Amino acid sequence: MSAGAFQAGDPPLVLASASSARRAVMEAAGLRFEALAAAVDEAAIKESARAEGIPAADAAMMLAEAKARRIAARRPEALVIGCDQILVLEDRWFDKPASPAEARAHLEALRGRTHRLVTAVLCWRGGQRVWQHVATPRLTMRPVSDAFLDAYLALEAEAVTSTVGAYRLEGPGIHLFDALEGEQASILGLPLLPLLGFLRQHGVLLR
Ligand SMILES: Nc1nc2c(ncn2[C@H]2C[C@H](O)[C@@H](COP(=O)(O)OP(=O)(O)OP(=O)(O)O)O2)c(=O)[nH]1
Repeated sequence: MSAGAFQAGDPPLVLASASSARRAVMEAAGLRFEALAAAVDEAAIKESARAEGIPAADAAMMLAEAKARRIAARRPEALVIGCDQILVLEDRWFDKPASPAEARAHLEALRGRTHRLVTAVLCWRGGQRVWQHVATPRLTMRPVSDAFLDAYLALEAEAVTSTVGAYRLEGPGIHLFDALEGEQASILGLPLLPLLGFLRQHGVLLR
């Protein structure tokens, strides 16, 4: 299927993200779009949100909007999609691990427990937010053994630093889990079904 088979020509779609997972979700759905990374200081925004006691869903939406606005300034004619995902385990927020060692620490904290992937997506057009949605998939990780973690981290190597949970569900990460609740695309960082519903309602996609 050529990209854009269901799309009206206007407005152009821009995904304000550097995430290969988000790009892959949009490409697999056959959407025609451009992906542009937004240079936003996510750590600073997250830190101040935490300090002010802002809930993870609101913090993720703030980050998604910051990315979308940054890109919209460069592409004012486009409908810009911004996203952000925060992994929450009880009251801890996890970022993408900076190294395989940090990934191991994350997985040791997550194993045997259920965590949430608080995933915000919004659309920005004509200088304003025109739609938003938060999906919160829940993932129950097996109490994996140390030997399993050794094998998993050896297999995944640096890939574990590219995702918020140190796993790629669509890859070997599936072996980590006992149960999943929620849309797979949301787990990969982009709540696709709600987004497609909005794009149809907004006249971007054929109904
Ligand atoms: N391939 C894959 N990626 C995942 C999975 N779960 C979460 N992720 C990715 C999606 C996002 O790229 C990343 C969440 O971190 P962020 O929301 O900060 O996005 P990221 O910094 O990657 O890109 P962006 O801020 O949108 O430019 O984790 C998964 O199961 N598989």
